[in-house]
Amino acid sequence: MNKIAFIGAGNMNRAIIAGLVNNDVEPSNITVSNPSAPKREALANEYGINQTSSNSQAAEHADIVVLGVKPHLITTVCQEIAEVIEIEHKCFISVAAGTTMTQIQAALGENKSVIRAMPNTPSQLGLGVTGAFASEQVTDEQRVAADRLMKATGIVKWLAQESDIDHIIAVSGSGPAYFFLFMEAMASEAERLGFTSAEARTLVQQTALGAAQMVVENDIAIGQLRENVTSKGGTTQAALNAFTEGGLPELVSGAMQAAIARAKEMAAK
Ligand SMILES: NC(=O)C1=CN([C@@H]2O[C@H](COP(=O)(O)OP(=O)(O)OC[C@H]3O[C@@H](n4cnc5c(N)ncnc54)[C@H](O)[C@@H]3O)[C@@H](O)[C@H]2O)C=CC1
Ligand SMILES: O=C(O)[C@@H]1CCC=N1
Repeated sequence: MNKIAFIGAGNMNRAIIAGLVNNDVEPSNITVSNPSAPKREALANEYGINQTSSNSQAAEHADIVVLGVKPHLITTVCQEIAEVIEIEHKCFISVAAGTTMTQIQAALGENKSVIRAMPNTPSQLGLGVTGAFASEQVTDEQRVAADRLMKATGIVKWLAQESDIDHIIAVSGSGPAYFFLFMEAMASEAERLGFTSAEARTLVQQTALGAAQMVVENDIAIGQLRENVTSKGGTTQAALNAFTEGGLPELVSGAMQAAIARAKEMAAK
C-alpha cells in the first residue's frame, strides 16, 4: 500500500482524504501537514489519519505527496520539501490551479515525477471528477498508484496536454460552484414565495438531485430530458424563455472562459 502525504489541510485536501477513507484506504497510510493546528487536528481526528506541522516530515515516508495549498504557495512548499528530504522516488501531485508543470518542476529540482491534477469537492462523496496530466518522468508504477488514489474519489480523466487542465477547471473543478449558485438563486426565490429556508433548501436540493440522477440513468440527450419537462406553451416554456432572453447560454460560456483566463493569468505571475 502506498503512503500518501497531503500538504495543506484545506477544503480540497479534506475532500480527497474523506473520499479515500470512505473508500477503505487505510487511514494510517495517510499523513496531513499544515502549519496551523486547528484544521490539521480536526482532519486527523475525524478520519484517523496522521498529522504534523512539518511538510517535509509528512512527505518523508510518502510515495505520493499531494500538494493542496493555494497556488501562490506551491513552489515555496516544493522548495522547502526538496531542501530537507530526499525526493528522488516520490511522485508529487499538485492540485493547484494556475501553477504550471514547469514552475513545479523548477521548484522541486530537475526531472522529478509530477502530476498536475484538477479534482473537485464532490470527491468527498466519491462523486468527484479529476483531470490529470503527468510529466514524462512519472513511471508506469507511479501513474497506476496515482490513478488508483484519484479513482477512490470518483472518475479520472487523463489528459494528453497540460493546457487541458485549464479546461477541466472551467468544467468540473469550478463547476460545483456554478450549480451551488444556481441552487442558491432558486432557494432565495422560493423563500420570497413564502417557503421557509429549510423548505426552500429541501425543494431545491431534491430537484437538483433528481435532475442529475435522471441524466445519469437515462441514456438520452440532456436536451431531450429538458424537452420532456417542457409542455408546449406551458410554465416551463415561460421560464426557459426568460433564461434564453437573459442570455443564459452565452453567460455560461463567458463564465467558463473567465475561469480559463484566470487560470492562465495565475500561471503568468
Ligand atoms: N476548493 C476547490 O474546489 C478546489 C481547489 N483546488 C486547488 O486546491 C488548492 C487548495 O485550495 P483550497 O483547499 O480550496 O484552499 P484552502 O485555503 O481551503 O486550503 C489551503 C490550506 O493550506 C494551508 N497552508 C497554508 N500555508 C501552508 C504551508 N506553507 N504548508 C502547508 N499548508 C499550508 C492552509 O492553512 C489551508 O489549510 C488550491 O491550489 C486550489 O487551486 C483544486 C480543485 C478544486
Ligand atoms: O477557485 C479556484 O481557483 C479553485 C480551482 C478550481 C476550484 N477551486
